[in-house]
Amino acid sequence: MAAQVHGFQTEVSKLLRLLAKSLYSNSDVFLRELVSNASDAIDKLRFLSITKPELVKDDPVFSIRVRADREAGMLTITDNGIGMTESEANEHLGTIAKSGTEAFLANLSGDEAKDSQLIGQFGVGFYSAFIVADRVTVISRSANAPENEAVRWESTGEGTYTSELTTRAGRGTDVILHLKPEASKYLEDWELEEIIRTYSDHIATPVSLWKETTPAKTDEKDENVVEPAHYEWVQVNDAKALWTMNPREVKDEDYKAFYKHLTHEYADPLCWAHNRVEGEMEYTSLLYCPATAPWNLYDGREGHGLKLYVQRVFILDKAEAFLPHYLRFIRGLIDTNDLPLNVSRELLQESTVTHKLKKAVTKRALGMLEKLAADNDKYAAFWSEFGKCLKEGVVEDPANREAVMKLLRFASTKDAETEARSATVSLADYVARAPKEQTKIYYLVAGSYEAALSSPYLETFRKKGIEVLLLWERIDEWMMSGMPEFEGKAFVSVTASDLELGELAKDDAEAQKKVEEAAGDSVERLKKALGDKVEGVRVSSRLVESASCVIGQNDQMLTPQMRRMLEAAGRPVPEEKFTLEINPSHPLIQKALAETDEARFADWADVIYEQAVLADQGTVKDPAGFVKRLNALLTK
Ligand SMILES: Nc1ncnc2c1ncn2[C@@H]1O[C@H](COP(=O)(O)OP(=O)(O)OP(=O)(O)O)[C@@H](O)[C@H]1O
Repeated sequence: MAAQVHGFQTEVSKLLRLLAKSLYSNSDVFLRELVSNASDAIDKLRFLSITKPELVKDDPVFSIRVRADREAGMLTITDNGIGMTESEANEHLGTIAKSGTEAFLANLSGDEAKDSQLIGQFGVGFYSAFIVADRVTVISRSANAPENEAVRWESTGEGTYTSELTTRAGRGTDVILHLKPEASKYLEDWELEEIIRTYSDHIATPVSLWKETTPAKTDEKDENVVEPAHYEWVQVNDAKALWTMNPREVKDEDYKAFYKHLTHEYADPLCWAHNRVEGEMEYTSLLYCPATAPWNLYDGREGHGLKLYVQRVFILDKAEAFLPHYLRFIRGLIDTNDLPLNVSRELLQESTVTHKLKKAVTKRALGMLEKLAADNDKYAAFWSEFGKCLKEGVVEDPANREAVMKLLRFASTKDAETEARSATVSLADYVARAPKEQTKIYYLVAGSYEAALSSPYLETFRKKGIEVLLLWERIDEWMMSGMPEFEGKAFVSVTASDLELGELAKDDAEAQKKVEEAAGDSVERLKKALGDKVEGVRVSSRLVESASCVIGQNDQMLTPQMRRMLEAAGRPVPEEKFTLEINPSHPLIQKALAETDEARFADWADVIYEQAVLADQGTVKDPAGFVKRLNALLTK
């Protein structure tokens, strides 16, 4: 039967076009990707063969073989792993199963440097073959299929591929690359050997290369070949699973290369932690923190988690049970002797061993980040990529809250004096530099960084030189609700209705009393004019430069984002009634109070109140009315 022609999924065609362009400068990666796929296919079969040993009995030694054919310009990567049936080949090599692929492609900017980074994160795997090949043929036979049900899949990477049944003597897969003329260097043994050693030295399966071991002999006179070169299979990688080695014997370069094999990422990891634990529990964990956040970190649909090995046998990919959700960006593996080889995803969730391992691995991951935090530059890079995840951890993981809190970084009023927008202050820094008499940690959650910086609530803190942590991300309010205190110091929002500065304001009491006395009946007048628009009116102790501000009924006001979020989620958002605080020494308040016409004073009162709401919430209930009243007063 003739080969059937199929169209690639639209996303694949788009990706293929981009790939050839953007990854060419990094073309060596194709070999790593194909060797990694071969090794994954072998891992899958190794696992299946535990319960079905008959699957491997004809060909029990697992291997990956790489062979170049200079005359034909072909490079073949062969494995005796699980293989594919025709429908599997069509499904796996013709589509991209990852969720959000379209969104990912839409995200590409057209800037090659940036896009190749993104593509790297996406993990293009098999398709990287088209960086160096203008035609790719895959001959594969599933370990479950008979000899005549192998598949021949082929494509030039231009929108279509063909597939047909064929025969193959044993199980496994050949990926045959018909190399582009400019990729002919991948026909040289030494080049291939170097790439395999660099990227695949410590994968668990031997990789052999068809290598010239004795050069051809030529006749000295006429240079005719009298004895052809001798080739044989030579194992070129170490094939010792990296995590089984003694951490002291593993070089940084090896850890980095193994990370790339494991994750299909192109960039180096930011840090890693390799631990071998013996005793009551027996496990090895190798954890990595990537340098950049994957594009779908907050997608919620994409799986995450560690690779699980039991007694060195690969069992599961993306085993989520070993790390809490907020540490979903950690990559790596866990290998344990304490779980049975036939463990399933479902069983994992219920196993007490899993729970113990999760506890231990979480500690290891947090420990790794704590170590990273010693390097300010690296940690700043980490924080800007993954900070939001750690913020989730404060609420999600009460057992490790202390450790997570130590890893948080904040922008603060101190910081803002020097660097804009950076979040570099740890809680330990804050506490260490706070004056002795300060018993609280002050913070402000606002709608944006700019809104936080110019917030009237900060005025008295600025005047007194008290540092305030500034927060403006969606998650912040939620996070703060999960942080009652740090090292015995309670967190207090600077918008709290009962804000007490205690010792820090001990000299202010007298002055405040005087201000209140001088304010006379102004509070009463405003209260009367505003009626039940406000909860109350009082003289402020927190304002210095601004005329007025509003304070929520509860300790903390809902920020506008929080309101919007609750509204969007269809949750009832209570109409908030504010208390108006005024600064009687402000010229605007004085001007208002000098107004004798009560109708016009009512306009003043409204404007004073509404501008405070506007400054805090970014909006007022009746913007047009506000503008009208303001204009009337300005043009008087
Ligand atoms: N040598 C092989 N043997 C058996 N199946 C293979 C082989 N190479 C690829 N496949 C199948 O094709 C699928 C797609 O491979 P590809 O490299 O594109 O993505 P992946 O490995 O699943 O993802 P990623 O590269 O992002 O980790 C694999 O998941 C696997 O099912």
